Amino acid sequence: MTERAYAPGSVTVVFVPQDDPEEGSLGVSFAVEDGVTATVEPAAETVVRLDGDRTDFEPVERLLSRLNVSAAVELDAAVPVGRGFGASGAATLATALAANEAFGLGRSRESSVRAAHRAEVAAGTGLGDVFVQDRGGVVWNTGDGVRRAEPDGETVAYASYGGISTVSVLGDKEAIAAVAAAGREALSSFDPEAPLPELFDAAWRFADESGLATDAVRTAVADVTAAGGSATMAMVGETVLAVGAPGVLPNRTRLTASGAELR
Ligand SMILES: Nc1ncnc2c1ncn2[C@@H]1O[C@H](COP(=O)(O)OP(=O)(O)OP(=O)(O)O)[C@@H](O)[C@H]1O
Ligand SMILES: CC(C)(CO)[C@@H](O)C(=O)[O-]
Repeated sequence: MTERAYAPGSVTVVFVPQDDPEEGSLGVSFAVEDGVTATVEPAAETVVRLDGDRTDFEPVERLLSRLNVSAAVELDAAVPVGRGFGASGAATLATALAANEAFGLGRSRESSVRAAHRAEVAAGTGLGDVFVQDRGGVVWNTGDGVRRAEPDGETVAYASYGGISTVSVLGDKEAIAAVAAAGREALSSFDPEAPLPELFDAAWRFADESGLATDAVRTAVADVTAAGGSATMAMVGETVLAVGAPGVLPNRTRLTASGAELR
C-alpha cells in the first residue's frame, strides 16, 4: 500500500552537541510549517526521489534498512535541503511514519520517532531535529530535559545563500568545540518566555561566536539589524532568519505548533 506523511521543517538557532546523542543535543529549535512530505510504496529495492529526481538520502536509506524494508520513496520538500531547515530529519521522520503504515509494522509513534532519530545520528545529518518535528512548537533543552512552548504562528523571513554540510560540521572536532563553548554561554542566559526578536538577538551572539557564520550571513544579519529587525543563522546552513524587518529578506515561513502526521 502507498502511504504518505508530512513532517514540518525545523530550525535550530543554538546548539551544544552531547557526547551521547541518544536524547539529542542541548539547544533551542522551532518547527516551521514548510516541511517535507514522504510518499512510501513497498518495492523490491529502495529508491529515493527528491522533488522528482533520484538521489542518495543516507538517513532515509538507513531508516528503511533498520526497519528491514525496501521502498520507493518520493520526497517533496517545501524548504531547501542542506540549508538549516532540518529537511533530512523531516524526510526521515515522514518516511518512518508512512513506512509504518505502508508495511503494517505496528510500531508506536515513539518507536518510529526513535528509529528516525537513530538513522539521523548514524548518518551524521542531525542530533535531535526529529524530536522537534515530532511535536512541533518551540523546543529547547538547556540541560534539564526537553521543554516545549506553543508559538502563535509568527512569520519569519529568510534568505539562503548556500548549503553547509551538517555531516562535515558534526565530524570536525575543533568546529564542534567552538560551537559547544558558544552554545553553553548562550544557554546559560536563555529566556524561554522571550519574544522572537530577543531570542534571535541572543541566538546571533551564539552564531557570531560559533565560527559557523559566513560573510554572506553576516552581511544579511547587518542589513536586517540596520532596518530595525533581529536576525540569526539557521544551524547549520548558510541561511539567515529575520523578524521585524519586512522586505529585507525574500522568503517567508511560519512557526507551527503542529507536529508530523500522516496525510
Ligand atoms: N539535492 C540535495 N541537496 C542536499 N542534500 C541532499 C540532496 N539530495 C539528497 N541529499 C541528502 O540530504 C541530506 C542532507 O542533510 P543535511 O543534514 O545537510 O540537511 P538538512 O537537514 O536540510 O540541514 P540541517 O540539518 O543543517 O538543518 C544528506 O543525507 C544528503 O546526502
Ligand atoms: C545538528 C543540528 C544542530 C544542526 O544541523 C540540528 O540538525 C539538530 O539538532 O539535529
